[in-house]
Amino acid sequence: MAFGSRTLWEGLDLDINAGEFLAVLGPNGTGKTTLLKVLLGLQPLSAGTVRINGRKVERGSKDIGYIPQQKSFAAGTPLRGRDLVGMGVDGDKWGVRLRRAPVRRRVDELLAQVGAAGYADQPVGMLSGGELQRLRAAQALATDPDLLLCDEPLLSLDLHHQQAISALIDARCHVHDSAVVFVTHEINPIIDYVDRVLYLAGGSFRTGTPDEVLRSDVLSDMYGSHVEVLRSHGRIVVLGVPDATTHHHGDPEGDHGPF
Ligand SMILES: Nc1ncnc2c1ncn2[C@@H]1O[C@H](COP(=O)(O)OP(=O)(O)OP(=O)(O)O)[C@@H](O)[C@H]1O
Repeated sequence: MAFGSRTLWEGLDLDINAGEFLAVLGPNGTGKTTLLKVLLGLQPLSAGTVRINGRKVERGSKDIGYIPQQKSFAAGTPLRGRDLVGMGVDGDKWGVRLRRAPVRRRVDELLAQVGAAGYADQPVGMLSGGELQRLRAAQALATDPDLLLCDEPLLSLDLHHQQAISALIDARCHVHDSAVVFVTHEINPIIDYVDRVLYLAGGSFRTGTPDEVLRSDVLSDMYGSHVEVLRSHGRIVVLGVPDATTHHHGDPEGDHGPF
C-alpha cells in the first residue's frame, strides 16, 4: 500500500480466519486505519488483492461490522441513540421497521449489553464521546458480521466500559466465530483476547502471537534503535520508541504502552 512515493507496507500476505482476533498496532501514521479502509472497500490497494469470504471487497457489505474511529454528531442531528443501533439491526430501513417487536427487542438487548439503555432515547448530538462510542459498538455488533473491524473502539471509554465492550467483541469473535481486526494503541485492555498481532512500524511489519512480536529484539529491529518491552503484572509496556512525541511514554505502573 503506497500513497505517492510513500509506502506504508509491502508484501503483506495475511489470512485472517473466522474466530480469530487480530490486533493491529503501531505508531501514528503507519497505515492502521488505511488497512481497515482497504477491508471496507473504501481504499484501493496500490498493488495486490484483498478478499473477504473469497469475494472481492465491496462497500457496504453486510458481512462486515465497523466501529469507526470516534466521530461526533452535530447537535441538531434528528437521531436518537436507539435509532443508531436500529440501523445496525435493520440496515437503512430503521425509520419504518424499528417499530417491529423483534427488532425492538434486539435493539433493547444490545443497548443493555453496552450499558446504553439509560440514554438511548436522547438525541445523538447531545451524547458524550464515550456514550456515543458504546452505541457505535452496539450498532456494529447488531449486524452479526463475519468480519468485525474496530478502529480504536475503546477510546474515551472509562475502565468499566472498556472491559464491557472488549468482552462483547471477544464473544463476537470466540463464541460467534467472527474474525476481528482491532486497531489500537493500547493492547493491555485486550491482551487476554488477542490471538495474533500485526505490528506496523518504520515501513515494515511483523505478525505473530503477542509473545512472538512484542519483544525487545523484534521491535528494536523494526524501529532500528533499542526498544525495551517489559511485562509487569500481566501488562505489556514498551519503552524507548523513537519519535514517540504523540504517544504515551511507557510507565510500568501506568495504563499505557506506547504502541
Ligand atoms: N488518501 C490518502 N492520500 C494520501 N495519503 C494518505 C491517504 N490516507 C492516508 N494517508 C496517509 O497515510 C498514512 C497512514 O495513515 P493512517 O490513517 O492509516 O495511519 P494510522 O496508522 O491509522 O495512524 P493513527 O495511529 O494516527 O490513527 C498517513 O501518513 C496519512 O497521512
